Amino acid sequence: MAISLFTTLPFLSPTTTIFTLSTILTNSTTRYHFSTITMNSTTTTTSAASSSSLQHVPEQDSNEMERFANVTFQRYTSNSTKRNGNGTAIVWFRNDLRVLDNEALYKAWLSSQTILPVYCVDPRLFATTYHFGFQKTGALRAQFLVECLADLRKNLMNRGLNLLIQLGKPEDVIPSLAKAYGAHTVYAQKETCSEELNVERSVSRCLQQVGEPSDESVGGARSLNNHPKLEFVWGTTMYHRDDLPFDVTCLPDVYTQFRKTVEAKCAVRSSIKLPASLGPPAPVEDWGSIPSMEQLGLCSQNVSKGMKFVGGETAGLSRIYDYFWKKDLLKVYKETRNGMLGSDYSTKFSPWLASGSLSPRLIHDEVKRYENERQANSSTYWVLFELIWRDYFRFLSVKYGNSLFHIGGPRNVQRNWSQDKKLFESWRDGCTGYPLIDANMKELSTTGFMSNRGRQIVCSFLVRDMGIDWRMGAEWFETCLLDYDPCSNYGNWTYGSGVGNDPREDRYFSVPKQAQTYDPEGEYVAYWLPQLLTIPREKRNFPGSLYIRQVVPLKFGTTGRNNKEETSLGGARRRYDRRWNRN
Ligand SMILES: Cc1cc2nc3c(=O)[nH]c(=O)nc-3n(C[C@H](O)[C@H](O)[C@H](O)COP(=O)(O)OP(=O)(O)OC[C@H]3O[C@@H](n4cnc5c(N)ncnc54)[C@H](O)[C@@H]3O)c2cc1C
Ligand SMILES: Nc1ncnc2c1ncn2[C@@H]1O[C@H](COP(=O)(O)OP(=O)(O)OP(=O)(O)O)[C@@H](O)[C@H]1O
Repeated sequence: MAISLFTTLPFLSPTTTIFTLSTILTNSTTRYHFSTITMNSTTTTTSAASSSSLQHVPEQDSNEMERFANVTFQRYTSNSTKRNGNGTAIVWFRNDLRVLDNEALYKAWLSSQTILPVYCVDPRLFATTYHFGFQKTGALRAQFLVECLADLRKNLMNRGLNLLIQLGKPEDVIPSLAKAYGAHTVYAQKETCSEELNVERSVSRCLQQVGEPSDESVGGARSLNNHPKLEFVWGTTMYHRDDLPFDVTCLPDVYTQFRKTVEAKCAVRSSIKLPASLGPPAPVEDWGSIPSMEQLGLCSQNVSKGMKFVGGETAGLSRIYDYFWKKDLLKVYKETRNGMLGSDYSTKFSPWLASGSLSPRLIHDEVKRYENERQANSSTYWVLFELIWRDYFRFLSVKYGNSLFHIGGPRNVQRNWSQDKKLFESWRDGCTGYPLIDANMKELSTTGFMSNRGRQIVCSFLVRDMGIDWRMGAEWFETCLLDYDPCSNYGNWTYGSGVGNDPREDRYFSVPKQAQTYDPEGEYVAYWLPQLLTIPREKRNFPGSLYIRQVVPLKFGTTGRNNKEETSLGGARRRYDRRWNRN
């Protein structure tokens, strides 16, 4: 899809900058191009059986969402802290697009008299992925982001602030704003992967150029006094980095060790309660508009089937309300979490967590409240168990740096990988001839979401049955996923491809076995591949010549039942499956 010029939004006069993609993106990193890569927006079916089955997540209308969210806003608000700062502080919003439990916002409020909240629409996020030239942010995630920004602005306005939205690189935007408004500090959430760390370094460097010239000269050049400080806060994980019982560079390599140690030795902090009023805002003439898809260089993609996630903190809080309190699903999460169809088998918190519209600590607080007010059982614990996986991948990215993205992974495993374009495209487009793979891939490109079960199966199929370079899969997920997060995505891909730091290498997911266990009636595959609806239920996952040709044989046999090779390898395969199941 062609990326058009970035059109200019009405900027503030002191910092007005006109950007075009060609000026901003001077160093394209694309090394490999597929001629036919597009978001697969035409894969949705128009059959009567499926076209009416769009499900909003959360399912409430906007008034109801507002009501639910307001209750939560009130619960996590406190007016007991006294503000004692001076001047202006900037909050540079990144992947923390929320008001509740936002430490950067809280610190900015405490340390200032006025706050300038800013979001920079960084054009690099709308360029291409590193190796294979896919869109870095697909249309569905971009739409979700746009919704998050609109909602953040609304929630900030409800607290007496606003959100300044600027198109441009943070290292260009933030220092010039700091200068124009005489800000003493810029607060932002700390990130951990190199793309984000490079931006942090650039912002820091450029902020040092802002300030009053001093009388001293350094190396012949005049130095600057009082340049604005850049202060980062840690906010991405449930367990705070500073509370870990080990230095993050000594993180245990095996998840279970990590989990047991943190569970035994540290506590999750309560979420931070902000005051009801955070104003006044800095005096801004024009706060800028929420970018349109065209301004982002993308074509809108409508979700016509499956789940349509609504972006923003209000929607995220409503989903907590819906899943925990209204439908009371938290108490059965452990039994349902391996599902694939519909919205209720798992929490669906991930898109809001990835954008920072929900804080993991707030979810933790709500789980604890549920345990006190309703019941505590293995399901209520299991949501926290899964959130610890998320923490683990985040901390791993600190320990292992860029090796998380390298083909050999953190352990630098040497293996021959194929980059066969045709095979990859059949996987990407959901045309492999295996209904379970194809249905999952169609769900991903149509909605931006895929269940955890589905992700594990399609990952195993790509790397084990097709032998394809796992980074191609990871980059395609990077394009499509609403919940894309570099640590969880690349962490899970390295893990599933046997190049992760966990020493167990061979995680094979047998497609027939998975189909029998998790979609025995073929409901999931028939939902996404309606041509299978006419086939008897038990055959939908094994349709033979009634479906398209299989592009590769399976490593351990192609049928679900009565397969000799499978039977003989069943024990080994069950072990592989168990390892992946993790419970
Ligand atoms: C190949 C692959 C790629 C993935 N890429 C991402 C990604 O980019 N972003 C992302 O958030 N998750 C990713 N996951 C993890 C997981 O699939 C999703 O977090 C989960 O499916 C989201 O649905 P949910 O919110 O309903 O999860 P639930 O089952 O309700 O779990 C609750 C929360 O726990 C966390 N969680 C659960 N499982 C994992 C896991 N394996 N790793 C990390 N966190 C987990 C998520 O934050 C999730 O929202 C990936 C998994 C695989 C196998
Ligand atoms: N947020 C992110 N999302 C996706 N990919 C990321 C992110 N942050 C870093 N990366 C990836 O990290 C890698 C960094 O590039 P590269 O491996 O060339 O750097 P490097 O570690 O300096 O290389 P080397 O040290 O081997 O010379 C790229 O693959 C890049 O896409």
